[in-house]
Amino acid sequence: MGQVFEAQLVGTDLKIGIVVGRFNEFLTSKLLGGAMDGLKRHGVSEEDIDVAWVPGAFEVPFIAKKMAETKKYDAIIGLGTVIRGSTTHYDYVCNEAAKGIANVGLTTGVPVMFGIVTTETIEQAIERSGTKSGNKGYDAAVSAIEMANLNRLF
Ligand SMILES: Nc1c(NC[C@H](O)[C@H](O)[C@H](O)CO)[nH]c(=O)[nH]c1=O
Ligand SMILES: CC(=O)[C@@H](O)COP(=O)(O)O
Repeated sequence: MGQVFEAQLVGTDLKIGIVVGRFNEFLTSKLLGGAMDGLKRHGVSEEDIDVAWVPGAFEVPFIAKKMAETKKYDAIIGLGTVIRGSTTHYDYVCNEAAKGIANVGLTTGVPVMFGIVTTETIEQAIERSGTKSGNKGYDAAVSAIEMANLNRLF
């Protein structure tokens, strides 16, 4: 077997950017709280975490790209909550957020986490924002630390 690349979940010398959508703020603020908790519990200093609020999930990739281009961040976390309504709007917002976030990571070389909760119902969103199904912001924070450290190995 050749080399095995695996990163530690240690965030002591990492600088992290977070982009969070204000749409459904009562839930995205919980995702942000979960992300901050996940970063700090793994050693990231509060002063090494920058947060940018954008109108909604659709705008997350735009500011994530701006942040990535500064080359100041080891990883970026995109947070948002998209809940299906009665029109096709949901699909456009989700698709662009997912595609955009993936694209920012691939084009800038800075890992960008997909911490966007996409649900059919408000109950499903609440469950993933710090209640019975955990907190997707926390999960994205742990993934950001892993990817930031893994990225340094290449
Ligand atoms: N419906 C949701 C949106 N919609 C707003 C868009 O994200 C965007 O801000 C607007 O279309 C202006 O470009 N955003 C969410 O984050 N969650 C939603 O459920
Ligand atoms: C996900 C959304 O964009 C949603 O809030 C919009 O709802 P609707 O499709 O009822 O306009």
